Amino acid sequence: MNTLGEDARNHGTAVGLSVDQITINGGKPLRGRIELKGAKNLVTKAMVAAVLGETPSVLKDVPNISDVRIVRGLLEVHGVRVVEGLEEGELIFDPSNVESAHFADIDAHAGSSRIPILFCGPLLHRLGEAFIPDLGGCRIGDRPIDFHLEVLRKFGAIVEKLPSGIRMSAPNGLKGAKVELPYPSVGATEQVLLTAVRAEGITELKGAAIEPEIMDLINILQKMGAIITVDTDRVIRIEGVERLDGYTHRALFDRNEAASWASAALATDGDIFVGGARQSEMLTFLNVFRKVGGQFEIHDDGIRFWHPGTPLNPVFIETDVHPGFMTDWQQPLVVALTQAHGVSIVHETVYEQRFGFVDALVEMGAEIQVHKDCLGGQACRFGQRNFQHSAIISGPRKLHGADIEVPDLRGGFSHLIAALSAEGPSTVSNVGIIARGYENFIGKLQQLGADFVLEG
Ligand SMILES: CC(=O)N[C@H]1[C@@H](OP(=O)(O)OP(=O)(O)OC[C@H]2O[C@@H](n3ccc(=O)[nH]c3=O)[C@H](O)[C@@H]2O)O[C@H](CO)[C@@H](O)[C@@H]1O
Ligand SMILES: C=C(OP(=O)(O)O)C(=O)O
Repeated sequence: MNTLGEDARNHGTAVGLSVDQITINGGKPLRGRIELKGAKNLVTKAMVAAVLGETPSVLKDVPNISDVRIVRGLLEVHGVRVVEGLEEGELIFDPSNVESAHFADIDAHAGSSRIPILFCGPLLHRLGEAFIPDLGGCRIGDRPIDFHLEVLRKFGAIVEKLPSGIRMSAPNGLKGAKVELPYPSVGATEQVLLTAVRAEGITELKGAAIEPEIMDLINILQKMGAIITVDTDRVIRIEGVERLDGYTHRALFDRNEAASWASAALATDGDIFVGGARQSEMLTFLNVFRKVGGQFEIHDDGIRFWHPGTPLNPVFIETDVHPGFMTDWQQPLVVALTQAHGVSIVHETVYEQRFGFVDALVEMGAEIQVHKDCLGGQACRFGQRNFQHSAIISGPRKLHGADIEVPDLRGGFSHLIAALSAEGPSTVSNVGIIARGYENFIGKLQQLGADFVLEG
């Protein structure tokens, strides 16, 4: 297992980031325009979907982030030829050699992403077997895969847990199934979709997640030849088909990156135009942003976010599955809430341990207490289980520079924002982890006028 530092360096290096730490002279508003590419949480799944096609697929707006690099490596190990297209950010996947690939090397390619588990359905269809190494992803809770394994068993897969990972086989092929998820898990919903599209017969999924990235994956699968119906009550029906072809698709924009830069504009008294952001996938975020006092303007080619110049308001936020307030938006926004006049509450109901990042903010002068009770709203799955999953943020508190270490992807971005809004210099280490999900974040900070130096 990598140490956090090695992990961070590996992510950074994978996308050409040769530094591990950044010293920021805070207190300067971020101003300017940046451009988004496709969503990390869609692009990586779209890449897996390419394995299901009999012909090549073309994906546009693929960001240069380390999670994409990891999935590209996995595809190559499985015999998918991946080449860059003519347009910047375009990748072409040719899956015609999947059957003849030898994937002894797979463990080395697992990296620290959660995507390997989604290869199960496509590989079982094509090869009758799959091997899944240990998964990575952000350390923000236990992150079990019980729903995934249960779903695969329902389709007829035989699941064997080995010390090195999970081996699966489907000697009799995969058959459509009736599935009900205990919680609308994004990954488990994608698992059902990627398995059911080529399973024999009809699959009915109840309790599905309906995040925009899932809807875009459904768009892709439909382009490939799948038959998928989405009802309004979290029920998805899939009629299995015998053959799928490749797709050509421009990935949905990264709404999590958009929300992160919006929070950066608010926390630094700045004004950022986020090119490529769209209103409809961000409705819930925009409502909260407005309640805090943030200003925004919707344009055809993006959304402009800026600080109002007057005091920010405290808010109550409960993170939730879509269409609720996305958990990945919480960490960057908390930094802006340290500057609101009054007491804000954030109740995290999706992950049990997503407040590790606040220790650094407290060291920088923020007043934040974390509690194990479900504060402010409804009781959630974590209320009785001693997890510190609610936060009380009292503001405004002046942040001052400090030496801080990035704990995870969104926590890392929130640390960058804190350093940018603090008075005096801060050194933020392990910044490579941020490259898991933010393309060229150093270049974007430069474009927005941030004052920093990079260190090796
Ligand atoms: C690569 C990707 O798309 N990551 C996103 C995806 O993660 P991911 O797909 O891993 O998240 P899930 O929606 O599956 O997880 C939500 C909750 O369900 C629980 N759970 C999940 C699966 C399972 O088998 N058993 C189980 O108990 C998890 O521990 C968590 O408490 O959705 C999350 C929720 O919107 C986002 O924060 C992540 O950015
Ligand atoms: C939790 C996240 O990602 P992952 O599921 O890839 O760890 C995230 O994007 O904030």
